Amino acid sequence: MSTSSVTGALDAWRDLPAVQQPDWEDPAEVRAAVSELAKQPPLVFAGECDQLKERLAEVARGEAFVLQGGDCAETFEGSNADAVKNKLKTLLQMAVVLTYAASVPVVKIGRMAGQFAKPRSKPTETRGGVELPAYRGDAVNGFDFDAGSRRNDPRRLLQAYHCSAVTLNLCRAFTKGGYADLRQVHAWNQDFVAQSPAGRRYEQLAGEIDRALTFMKACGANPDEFHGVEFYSSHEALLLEYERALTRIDSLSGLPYDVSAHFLWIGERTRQIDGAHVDFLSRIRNPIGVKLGPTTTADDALALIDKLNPAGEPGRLTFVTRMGADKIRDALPPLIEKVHRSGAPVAWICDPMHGNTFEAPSGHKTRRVDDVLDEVAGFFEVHRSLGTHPGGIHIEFTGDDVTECVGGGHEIVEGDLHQRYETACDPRLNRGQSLDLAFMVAELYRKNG
Ligand SMILES: O=C[C@H](O)[C@H](O)COP(=O)(O)O
Ligand SMILES: C=C(OP(=O)(O)O)C(=O)O
Repeated sequence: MSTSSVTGALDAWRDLPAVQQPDWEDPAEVRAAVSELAKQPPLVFAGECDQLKERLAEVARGEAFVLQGGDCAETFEGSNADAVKNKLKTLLQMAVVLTYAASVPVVKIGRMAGQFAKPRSKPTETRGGVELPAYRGDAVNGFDFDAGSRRNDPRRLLQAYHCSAVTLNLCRAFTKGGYADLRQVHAWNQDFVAQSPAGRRYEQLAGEIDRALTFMKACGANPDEFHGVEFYSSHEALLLEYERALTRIDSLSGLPYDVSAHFLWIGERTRQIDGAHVDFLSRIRNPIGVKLGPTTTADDALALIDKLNPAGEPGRLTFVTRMGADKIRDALPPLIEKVHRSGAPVAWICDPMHGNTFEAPSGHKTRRVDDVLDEVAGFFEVHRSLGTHPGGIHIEFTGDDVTECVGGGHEIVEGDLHQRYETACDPRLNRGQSLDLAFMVAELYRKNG
């Protein structure tokens, strides 16, 4: 295909139904923002996306495990060094637990550096008789409940790009510049060890890692090999104008890559087979994911494979299942069985968050840590019974001590939710709850092997 026909095909989504797109008031403002975005440098490079694809191919073959996580909705205000460091620290601690306790290579993907747009159940929100557009993420409008803030403003797309650049720069510096060095396992935990059972459990494991590193050094291994880690960015490819403006033709291969993140996924609300999101993502060469909820049929999954990975390229397609703890044991097996029989190289990862949200009497959206753990346990059980590979987890978490999900080591109860409820959209696991989850996953993984 010539470059001009590749570029032309990238716009085919414009003729298809595109759900969950903001109603922008002024098309001229959108054109101006998009043309500015199109001039910005790439956030990621095609070669990095290909490298992630190789890692995900290892996951699909059962040789590695994905840890994907971060905020439900990143905010512009949260794009600062402390918040990014806290999230990364938690991700690194979880990854260390998994790598060491489950003895599996862990592919680390942040829901970071681009997760600024949200699909919503309702287009508007009503408070005290006042109805305003729903908050759709900082890339679209403001969280504050007033008409000015809730106005969809296309200039925010540019701000989302710049905040993504800042965040990714910090992530690259933290993960390559020494902070993620395995010899820092204790340092990541210093502020946490005294405060929480998960922190103390982690400290023991860090001690074992220290001894293993000392042993390896004594054997002549080069400890500098553990100086940095591979880290990849991801977000939901929801706002198609944004994703299209950041899609470029790679000069080496002549192929289109969406350079807004290494990995993009299609949400449960936007995975219509003839819809704009599936069409657009079918045309970029990044590794991609699709969220699959409990109503997905095995034929839906096969149709998505046909459309998104017709050539059966390893590592190209990941299914992120989000069934709900009460449904996963019934809903997942038929999908895996049929996909497995088709021979398609799919990586399966479990999002135990989005099928388990409910509203507490106080009005806070929350999740029970027990439901999260149970969905992950169900995911492992199903894979074990079918002889397939449980390829990873996808979670919403933060590095701070928020009170958004109930249960876990500190036994947060519904009455505590108001204390530190800071999410801009859905409830996230806090650091202790995330570490508890990592320890449980490591145990399940060991049993599975
Ligand atoms: O994160 C996922 C969705 O955006 C979120 O669950 C939608 O929430 P809502 O039902 O409050 O709109
Ligand atoms: C909206 C999300 O999830 P889902 O598409 O699975 O509902 C999300 O992960 O932010």
